[in-house]
Amino acid sequence: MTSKTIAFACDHAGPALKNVLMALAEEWGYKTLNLGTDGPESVDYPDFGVAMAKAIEDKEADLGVLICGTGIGISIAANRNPNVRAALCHSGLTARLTRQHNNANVLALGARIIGEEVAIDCLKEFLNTEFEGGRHERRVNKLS
Ligand SMILES: O=C(CO)[C@H](O)[C@H](O)COP(=O)(O)O
Repeated sequence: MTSKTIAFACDHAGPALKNVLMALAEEWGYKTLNLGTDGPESVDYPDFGVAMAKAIEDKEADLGVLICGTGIGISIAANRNPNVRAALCHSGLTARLTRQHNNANVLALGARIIGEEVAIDCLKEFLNTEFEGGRHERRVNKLS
């Protein structure tokens, strides 16, 4: 059992995938924080990227998952906050490497780009991988 809290946020392209990933995270023993959106009505992805950044900055969540159509806009929005390292991933390998090398604290996914199985693989790797530190710590420090 982990005591980590994972925040989830998406625009209107992401509720279905978000629900699948949130349910899995809960099944794996994580606490979850749902920052919306939860319906098909068109919304603006920056609002949800910023909500995620605030949750990370305020330490309401240890890690986050962002979803929009491509994963691009919502990760750009979140990454404007210096506390966020959001990584747009499209495979389990990229999700693992961004934890190991970049100490990414937010996983960004494109609901219209990748399928559910790939998204699940990304989440699994992202949550089960630790930052390696060492040479990567120096580089990550330079990001801030
Ligand atoms: O991927 C996104 C941003 O990067 C958005 O999900 C996308 O732009 C929304 O488009 P639409 O309003 O046509 O549903």
